[in-house]
Amino acid sequence: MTKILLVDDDTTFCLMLKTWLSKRNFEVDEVFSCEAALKSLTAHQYDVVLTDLRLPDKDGIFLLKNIKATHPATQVILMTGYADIQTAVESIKAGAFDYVSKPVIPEEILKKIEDAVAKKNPAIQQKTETKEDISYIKGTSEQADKLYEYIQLVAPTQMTVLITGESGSGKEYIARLIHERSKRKNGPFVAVDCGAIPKELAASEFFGHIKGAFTGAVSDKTGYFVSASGGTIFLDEIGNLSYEIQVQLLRALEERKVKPVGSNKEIDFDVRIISATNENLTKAVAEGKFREDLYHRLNEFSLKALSLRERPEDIIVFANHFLSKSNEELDKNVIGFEDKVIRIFKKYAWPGNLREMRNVVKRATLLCKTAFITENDIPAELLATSENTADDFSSRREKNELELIKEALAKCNNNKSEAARLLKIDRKTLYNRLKHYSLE
Ligand SMILES: Nc1ncnc2c1ncn2[C@@H]1O[C@H](COP(=O)(O)OP(=O)(O)OP(=O)(O)O)[C@@H](O)[C@H]1O
Repeated sequence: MTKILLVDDDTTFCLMLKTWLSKRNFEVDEVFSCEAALKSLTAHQYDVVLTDLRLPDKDGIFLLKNIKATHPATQVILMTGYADIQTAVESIKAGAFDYVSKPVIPEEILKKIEDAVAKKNPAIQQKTETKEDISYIKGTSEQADKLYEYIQLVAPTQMTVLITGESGSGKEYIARLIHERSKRKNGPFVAVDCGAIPKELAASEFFGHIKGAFTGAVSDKTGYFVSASGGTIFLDEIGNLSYEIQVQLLRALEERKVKPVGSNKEIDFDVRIISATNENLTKAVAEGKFREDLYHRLNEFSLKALSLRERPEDIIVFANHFLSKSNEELDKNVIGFEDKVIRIFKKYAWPGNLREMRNVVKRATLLCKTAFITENDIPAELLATSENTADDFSSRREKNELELIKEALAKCNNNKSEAARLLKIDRKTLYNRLKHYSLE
């Protein structure tokens, strides 16, 4: 069923259009502000967003750009008064599918929605099929709101950003979102895994080389910095760079020039640097393993990607997101998770964070034979460390309690009133516990 988000502060109009579209088999959610729309978009996937150009908090163009950056496959149709037609035309340039003028004629809007659904942008579809869909899900926890606010603040600047956080917590996703929200968004985003580059090749990979510079250099090579010119370079696992490369990197960043290996010519580059680490870089600095000057150069602004343990409220949001992606990728139709599975998800520590959850949900979607994912569909280690941890605690508590009761009874020559006093519980509770442990 086509899912539509309707954004307009005219509540009567919303209700009227929602009823009209629902009768035609569309699933419609309505919200009355840009902020509420962004919230809904983090929790649900919409095929089409229908938004008024004038909203009480922000304008529809702001919302449009936001949607295009985070949910590129969602089509946006703007609704606008006559005087706004010029802006509406501009909105098409910003990626809107179409616009309709107000007062809206339902048949007209129906036609546009059908066209929008039929024509889901082929270029974008190709992108989502070949690469992983990088639609950034924000989450609804307070911590996620704060992180998102920082991302939005720093994105339009030229500041370098250092993202810290556990493995799989979304550091690269944050970097991509910063890039997409910056003036460099039309330039390249080059992601470099610093841990995967052999030490001997690092200079050539970063700065390029000329033909014949060393054995195996059979042709000129452009390095990452020049390739990323006009855009953003994402240096992942920055703590893995050798000391020599750190020195060369610092010089390159200060001079905004690189010299390819074997060449005398310097090449200018214009790149914003975002780096990430899941190590304690300040410790590496204190131990002399990471240059302090480079650390400060890369850390004009720092962000911490949240582990799943720090945002338990977001667990359901992400689980549903990965479920809908897995349904799409595997051509399945699983509706959701059994309550027990959600409880297990909430108790589990998720050491691999979002990446681990994505994999767990995808596997479960594949295995699932019913409408809802059950505990049989999820890996044993989740069950072992979540439910059983709780069971462990309760069985240990019971064992201790039983020992204490036996000890108290022995001390009081089986006098239950005295034993209860000793245990600081009332007599009735002691009788209940004795019954529970079959000691009567
Ligand atoms: N905000 C997000 N919205 C939706 N999915 C996300 C988000 N962040 C991360 N993911 C999912 O988690 C996976 C891992 O994220 P990412 O590669 O950004 O983590 P990372 O912290 O850079 O990992 P590593 O420490 O291994 O480099 C992504 O491929 C994606 O599937």
